[in-house]
Amino acid sequence: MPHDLELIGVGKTYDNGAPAVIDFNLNVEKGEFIAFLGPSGCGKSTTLRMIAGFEDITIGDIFIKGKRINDLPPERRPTSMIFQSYALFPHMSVRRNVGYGLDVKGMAKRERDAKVERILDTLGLTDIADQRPDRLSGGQRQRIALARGLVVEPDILLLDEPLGALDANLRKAIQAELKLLQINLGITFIFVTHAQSEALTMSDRIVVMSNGRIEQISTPRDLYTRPKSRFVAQFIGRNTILPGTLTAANDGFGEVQTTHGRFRGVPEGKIAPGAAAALVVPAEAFTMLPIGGGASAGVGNTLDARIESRDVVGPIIRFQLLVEGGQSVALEGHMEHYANGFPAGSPVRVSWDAAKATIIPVAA
Ligand SMILES: Nc1ncnc2c1ncn2[C@@H]1O[C@H](COP(=O)(O)OP(=O)(O)OP(=O)(O)O)[C@@H](O)[C@H]1O
Repeated sequence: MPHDLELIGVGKTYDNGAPAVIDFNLNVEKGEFIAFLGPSGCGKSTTLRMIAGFEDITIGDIFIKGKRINDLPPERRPTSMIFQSYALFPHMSVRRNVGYGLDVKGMAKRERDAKVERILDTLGLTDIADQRPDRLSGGQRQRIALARGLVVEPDILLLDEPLGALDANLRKAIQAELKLLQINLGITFIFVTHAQSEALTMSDRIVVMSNGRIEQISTPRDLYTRPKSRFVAQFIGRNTILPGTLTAANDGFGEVQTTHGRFRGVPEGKIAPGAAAALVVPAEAFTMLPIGGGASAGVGNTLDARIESRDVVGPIIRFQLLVEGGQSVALEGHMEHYANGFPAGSPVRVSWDAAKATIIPVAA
C-alpha cells in the first residue's frame, strides 16, 4: 500500500533566494494526525502550501496515495485546506459557504445538498445553517470552515493554525472535538501550529522544524522524553542541558563528562566517544532532597544546587535551581513532595534515573 502522503527531498526557495524549506522527507499513513511544529518562520506553512498546491515546489516530489502531485493545481488535489482566518464568504449563508467547494466541482444539486446536510449535522451546524458567518462566534466560524473543508471528502485535510484565532478555553474544547472528528472520519490531518501543547495533545506524530529543516519526527511522548537535538531539547518541555564530552557507551547507556561530574544517560543516535555531547534531563525526571539535616540523595547522577525560584502551577511546583558555576536546572514535581521545606535560597541535592536522561550530539 502506498503511503497516504509522501514528501521526498522537498525544498522551497522563494524568488528572493532565501531557502524556506530544505530537504523535507516524510511518510504519512492513512488516518494519521501529524503536526508541523516550530517557531515562526521555520517553514511550516510553506510546506503545507506546497502539499495543497498553493506554492510551487522548488525541488523534490510529493506523492498522495502513490501518485505524484507536483504539477496538479490545488483543485485537482485530494486535499482541503483550512486557514487561520477561515476565509469564509461573509454574505453567504453557512449552508452556501459549506456547499461552495461542491459547486465549484459542478456537483449536481441533489448530491450536493445531501452532502452539505450530512456534514452540517456532523459538526452540529444545522441550527445555524441559514445564518451568515459574520454574525457568528469564532468557534462557530471555525466549525463552518472545517465543514467546508470536509464536505469535499478530501483524503488529506491541511490545517494552518486553525485554532489561532480562538481564545484559550474555546481552543481547548475545539482541540478535543477536532481530534474526535479526525478519529471518527479516519481522514489524514496535517496540522500546522507553533503551540507545542496543541501539537502534543492532538498528534500521532510531530514534525519539529527549525530554519526550514526537520529537526525530529516523533510521537509526542518520544519528543518529550527523547529529544534528538539541542533545538528540540530547548523547544519542547523544560529540559536541563548539561554539555560535555561522551566518554563511554555500552549496554545502551553512555557517560558524559561535564564540568560538574560524569553522568549516565541513553544516547540518541550515533555519537563517537570523545565527541561533544550533552546530557538532557526532563524537569520531571529529577528528585530533590534538602542538603543538611542528614539527608543525602542517590549515587552517581547527582548535582548539588540552590533553589533560585519556585512557582506553583496548579498541583505542580516548578523550580529553577542554580549549580555553582552557573549551570541552571529546571525541576518540577508534585505539590505533595515539595510543598514544605523547599524555600527559595535553600541548598538541595538533585538526582535522576539514568534511563530518563538522553545524551544528544552537539555540533562543534
Ligand atoms: N511569499 C513569500 N515570499 C518570500 N518569502 C516568504 C514567502 N512566504 C514565506 N516566506 C519566508 O519563508 C520562510 C518560511 O515561512 P513560513 O510562513 O513557511 O513559516 P512558518 O513556520 O509557517 O511561520 P509562521 O508560523 O509565522 O506562519 C520565512 O523566512 C518567510 O519569511
